[in-house]
Amino acid sequence: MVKRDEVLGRCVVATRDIRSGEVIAESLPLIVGPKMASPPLCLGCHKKLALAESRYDCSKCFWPLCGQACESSPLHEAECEIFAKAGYKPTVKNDNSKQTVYCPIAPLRALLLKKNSPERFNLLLDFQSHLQDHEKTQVYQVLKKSLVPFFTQLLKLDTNESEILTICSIFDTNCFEVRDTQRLVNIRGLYPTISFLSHSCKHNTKHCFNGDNFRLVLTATTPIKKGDLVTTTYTQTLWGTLSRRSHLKMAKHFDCLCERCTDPTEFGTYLSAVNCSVCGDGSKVTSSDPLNCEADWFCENCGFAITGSDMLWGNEVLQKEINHLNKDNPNSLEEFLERYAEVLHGRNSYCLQVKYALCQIYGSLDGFKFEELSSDLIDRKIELCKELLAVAEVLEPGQSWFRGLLLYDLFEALVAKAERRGEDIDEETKNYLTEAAKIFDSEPDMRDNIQKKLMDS
Ligand SMILES: C[S@@+](CC[C@H](N)C(=O)[O-])C[C@H]1O[C@@H](n2cnc3c(N)ncnc32)[C@H](O)[C@@H]1O
Repeated sequence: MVKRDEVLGRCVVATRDIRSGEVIAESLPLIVGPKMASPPLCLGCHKKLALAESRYDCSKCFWPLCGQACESSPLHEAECEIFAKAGYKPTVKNDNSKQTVYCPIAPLRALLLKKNSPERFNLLLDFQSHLQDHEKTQVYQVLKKSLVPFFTQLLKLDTNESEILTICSIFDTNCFEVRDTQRLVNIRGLYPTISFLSHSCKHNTKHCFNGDNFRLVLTATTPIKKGDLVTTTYTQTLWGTLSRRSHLKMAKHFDCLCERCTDPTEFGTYLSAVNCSVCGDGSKVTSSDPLNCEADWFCENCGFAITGSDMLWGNEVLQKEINHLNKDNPNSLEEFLERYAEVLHGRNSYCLQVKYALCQIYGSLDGFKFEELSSDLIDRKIELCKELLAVAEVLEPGQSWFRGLLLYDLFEALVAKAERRGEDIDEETKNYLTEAAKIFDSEPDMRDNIQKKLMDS
């Protein structure tokens, strides 16, 4: 049920008790389209295009498509006519880079609803926009100067600056990132009702996208009681409180006051905390007021203080360093962990991000597949999975994708270890796979893969 709350705006509340793993809702999108900047993709089926290898441009509007069949795709037809009529020819480069030439597509699809489907257009305009906040940003200044004249003067659409910017703001506030392993490119989608889900840093749902029409399936990850908020996350679970809150403020224009953000220990994970350099025994330095980014941080044992601004600065330095690490090279990631072993405890957000990156390399990346790994590195992968799982149990408990992926990874690593030793896998290992299979039951790609493994095990 959609409710109105003073702080959250519209939000979704459970009208009955919901079981963990239960599908709560399914919905087709009101609109889908490329993100503001996107690698080349087909405007008909939204599959990624490798233009350097082969290129097909629409015979009417010249936008690259995957073939003639997509020229008449219902998603592309209306915009195709507009571009063709205006005589506009897009410049889409053959490389794989994210290109801003795709920026007008999703807003144009929204504007075209005004004539083609007024009820859907009204539904769209009903979403919260945060237009005043967005207008202060540089991106919106650019949109004012480029997108507005593109629509009004070049495409000669019956619209105006305020309507165009409102639509862009609605997209930025409410869109889901539509991730799709088949299409290999992420696009964005606006979903009636489901886009009203509020954010929580300990959310209780997961979602996936099924089929060619981008149907969103929303599933409970933990039991949700009648009257509880149904929540999703607009940020990253492994980020610390400062990073999550500043991202939410910048991108979604609100101050998160959830239980996790208010707790300096983040439910005992100490994800944002650092080790006390004075005690040197693993005592933790935590924020005196996590809802205030300027508040001082103190050691829980000796009271040693770090100013809020020093913590912010330190976090920025660490984030920059992580961004520059070569994510295909485990040595550089392992070196990061060694370099900061004294300052950052093992569950610190930055360590966990690096550990997750390592987890994705060992056993998966070319050159680091299980058959190519030493026994020590297989053990390392097992250790990383277990450490990350312990955090997932607290921050994304129940049937979350995060737990599912880690359980599946752990299963694979334990199988590799058993095979290396010429042993059979034990019950505990099989249980990891059974649990992962339960979690991925509503996600077709992973489900089929795991079901096959279950049959073989
Ligand atoms: C995707 S929309 C959700 C629907 C929106 N509440 C509405 O009324 O249209 C996201 C916006 O909802 C509000 N919101 C969502 N979760 C929130 C939270 N935990 N605390 C405060 N505001 C929240 C913020 O204004 C945010 O930009």
